Amino acid sequence: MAVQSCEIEKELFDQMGVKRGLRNADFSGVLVGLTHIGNVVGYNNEDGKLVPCEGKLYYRGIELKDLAKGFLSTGRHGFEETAYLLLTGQLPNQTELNDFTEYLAEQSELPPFFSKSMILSLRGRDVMNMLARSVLGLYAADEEAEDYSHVNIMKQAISLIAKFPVIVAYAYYGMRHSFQRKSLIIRHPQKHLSLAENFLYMLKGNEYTKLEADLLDLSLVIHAEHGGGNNSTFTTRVVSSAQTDTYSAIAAALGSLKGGLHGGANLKVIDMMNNIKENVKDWSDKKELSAYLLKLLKKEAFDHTGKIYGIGHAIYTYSDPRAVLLKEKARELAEEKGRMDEFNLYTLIEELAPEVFYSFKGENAKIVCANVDFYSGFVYECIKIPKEIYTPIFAIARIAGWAAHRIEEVTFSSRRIIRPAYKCVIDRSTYLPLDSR
Ligand SMILES: CC(=O)SCCNC(=O)CCNC(=O)[C@H](O)C(C)(C)COP(=O)(O)OP(=O)(O)OC[C@H]1O[C@@H](n2cnc3c(N)ncnc32)[C@H](O)[C@@H]1OP(=O)(O)O
Ligand SMILES: O=C([O-])CC(=O)C(=O)O
Repeated sequence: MAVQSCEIEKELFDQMGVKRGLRNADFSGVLVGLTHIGNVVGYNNEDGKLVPCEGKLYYRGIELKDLAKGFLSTGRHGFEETAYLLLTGQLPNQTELNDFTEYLAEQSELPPFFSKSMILSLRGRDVMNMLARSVLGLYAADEEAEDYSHVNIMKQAISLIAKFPVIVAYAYYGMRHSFQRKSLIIRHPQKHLSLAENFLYMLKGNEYTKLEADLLDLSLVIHAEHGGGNNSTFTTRVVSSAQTDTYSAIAAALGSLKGGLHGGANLKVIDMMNNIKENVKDWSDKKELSAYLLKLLKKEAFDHTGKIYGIGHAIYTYSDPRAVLLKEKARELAEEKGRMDEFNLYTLIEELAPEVFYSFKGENAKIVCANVDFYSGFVYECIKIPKEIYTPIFAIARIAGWAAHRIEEVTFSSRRIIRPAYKCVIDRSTYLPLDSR
């Protein structure tokens, strides 16, 4: 009965002019806000017409690939300066960067009672869920949780950026301990390490290479921000617009990011690829692969949702610049780790999926390409990161963007509570007393 009462004919949405998913007919998003933080470009506007183009991403006006080139070319890690840029609007100079990094390291310490209660009592089977509950738990440890001044919101933001890697590492080990009966390993973060190095250290001790740490850092940078409209950032903005606390807004964003169509897609891609590897005999046979991809679209294989995970994007068309950057690194890693067969399978699927998608959906289908989640799981797999924390790594990065958007949402002078409209399309009915139903 409940399911039947949900059905609303698709045509009604068109008749009533509803922008499903807040998307216009030309695939652009409905304009609901202005921001200074991130800019996601998948189309050029030529005389009022949207023309698909190679994807570009800008953080505070700086193109992501230039930002990445800047720190990669000097061999330093870039996540800390990226977080500073997103939060403040400016790249830090050396002194500011040192101070910020030092402050982040100080803030990574978890309240002692909290570490214990989280690991030993917060029994969980999903690290994203444990992270969200931990964030709500941190509210209790913050005496200023309800102080909505800008300085305090910034303090809470930096504290969460610093604590996320620690919580994720501890939650992962707590989960293994509770459900897989494996040893509980707690390593304290080291003040001299970058955030990416620290995360690897807490996971694997000193058993990580420079290349692995560099790649994780790059991955954090490219996942850090994606404009105001992505599902989790918009969630942050919606919840923040109601004038609630930082912990509530960030816990809500985590719930959104966990979803298989958003950040959870990196996990879905790995499961889908394992399914393809098991069911496609010849990984280089384009015909056999295309036939299997069609089965996915027809809901006849894998999770029967009709989705090819890691493909398609709300804004990008010809390319997602983050996937382009990650693919380059994935190739280097695959060569180093002797996994070129798998890498070639990924690239072939990246090439074939759009063709199969257009043949299935028809000529007017949206242009699709591999998105950031397509290669990220493969990269993490190559650097031996457990799959339970693929999506949490996304959160460790995106907390920087969420925090910047929360600050913007509670600050700009013409702000209003976000409250769109839903039209009720059910006929009126009369109340029946219990004994006449
Ligand atoms: C960090 C990130 O969040 S990146 C995205 C990660 N998510 C994924 O990889 C999941 C697979 N991809 C998708 O589901 C979609 O492309 C999304 C959710 C990313 C974007 O979806 P939308 O913007 O709603 O769809 P969009 O309007 O772009 O697509 C139009 C149609 O193509 C379908 N479509 C788009 N991508 C895919 C896909 N990968 N597989 C199957 N169908 C798809 C949509 O379901 C929609 O079908 P409909 O018209 O019959 O309802
Ligand atoms: O922008 C989106 O809709 C999803 C996305 O790629 C992200 O949040 O990184």
